[in-house]
Amino acid sequence: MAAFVEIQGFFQIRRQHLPLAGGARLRQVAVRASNSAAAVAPAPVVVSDGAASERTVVRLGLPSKGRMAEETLNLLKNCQLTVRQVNPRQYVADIPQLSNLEVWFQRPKDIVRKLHAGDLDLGIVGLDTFSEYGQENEDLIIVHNELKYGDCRLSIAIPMYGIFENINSLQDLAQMPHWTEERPLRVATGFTCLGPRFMKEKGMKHVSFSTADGALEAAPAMGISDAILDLVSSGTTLRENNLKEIDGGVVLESQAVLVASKKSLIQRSGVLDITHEILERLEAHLRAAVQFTVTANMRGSNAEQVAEKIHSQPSLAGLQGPTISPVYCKRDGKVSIDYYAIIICVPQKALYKSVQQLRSIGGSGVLVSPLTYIFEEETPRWRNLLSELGL
Ligand SMILES: Nc1ncnc2c1ncn2[C@@H]1O[C@H](COP(=O)(O)OP(=O)(O)OP(=O)(O)O)[C@@H](O)[C@H]1O
Ligand SMILES: O=P(O)(O)OC[C@H]1O[C@H](OP(=O)(O)OP(=O)(O)O)[C@H](O)[C@@H]1O
Ligand SMILES: [Mg+2]
Repeated sequence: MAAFVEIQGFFQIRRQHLPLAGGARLRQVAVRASNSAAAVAPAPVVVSDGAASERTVVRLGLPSKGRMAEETLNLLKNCQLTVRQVNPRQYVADIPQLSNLEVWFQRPKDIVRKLHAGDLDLGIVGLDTFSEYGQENEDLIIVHNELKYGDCRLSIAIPMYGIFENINSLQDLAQMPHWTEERPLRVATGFTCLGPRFMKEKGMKHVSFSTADGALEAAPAMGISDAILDLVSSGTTLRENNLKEIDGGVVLESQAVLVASKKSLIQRSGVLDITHEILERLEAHLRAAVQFTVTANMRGSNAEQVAEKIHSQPSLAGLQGPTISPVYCKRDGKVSIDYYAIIICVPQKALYKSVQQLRSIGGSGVLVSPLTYIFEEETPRWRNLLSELGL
């Protein structure tokens, strides 16, 4: 049991959300890089930490390592918010497009803790981490709930062999006669808040949790636990360790989310504006990333007639409707309009169906290009955020 710490009375587990709060601290803060060549490599200096409310710069926490680190930087880059990091071991960086913003690289769970402590204002983490370390926390708020990467699920898994061979659902597991008060079902997990809560909700009796960081899939084979509760994506790690998921055993579906401290949004100058800009850029990029722009030529006697043909096809409606422009052809020295160029946006998934529908109504010369951004008049998430903040 060397790597595991038994948690007593699991329904009483309460995580310390505030390991950093309070007390004067000394902290390393790097001087922010300016555009001048001399300042390219900021020298770390030690400064004393002032009270959180005195801070005027806005802070965004990003995963410092692991699965989400690279994709988070890629997402921001795709939103024209490239993070400028002087070297990979330096934990502070900036985004030249956003003045008055510091980026701090932290472990995902520490991002959530530091949001609560007021040391960060915004952060990007997996929903699993946010839920585990921040769910009971009324100050924390999800600003964007689907950043479309880091997809995984928090799921219960049991061995494929032995007494579990014919156990395929949470109900089967609960009904096994093996679990008693003296000998409960032992579950190894890093999610000691979500796990017990889930089991309680499902009415599972006689369960105990032990905690471990990483390589949890080894625990059943080592005899340390009967089951595990861990993140699953492709399922390869489970399979390679002779484990299986069970029906009804998914605790949470997760992906990357943008989160914030409500207190910061409301009280700290500049946080709301920066959040609005980041949110708008994220939404514009994520909306565009699943669409194509399609242009085609269509024969027709006037624009309205062409529009009607397009609207008759279910996959060609576009975002608001087609843009239709006359194509001026010169034939025998005379200019005439026999064709119209149409522009529509189509979901990437529906591209081929859309091309077929365009052809069926006389479309030709179909050109397809990627879309970079779609800015709507106002993002629904922004409106929701303001209303949740009571603004
Ligand atoms: N197999 C996976 N596929 C997709 N996303 C995953 C997978 N495993 C984890 N994630 C997502 O990536 C996040 C970070 O996971 P990662 O393993 O990099 O860090 P961690 O194990 O939480 O951190 P630490 O090692 O500091 O404890 C998770 O919170 C989850 O949202
Ligand atoms: O279903 P799969 O695609 O096989 O992914 C699942 C694995 O990914 C995560 O671990 P990770 O690789 O991040 O290592 P860690 O345990 O060190 O965090 C998770 O803890 C699983 O072990
Ligand atoms: Mg991991």
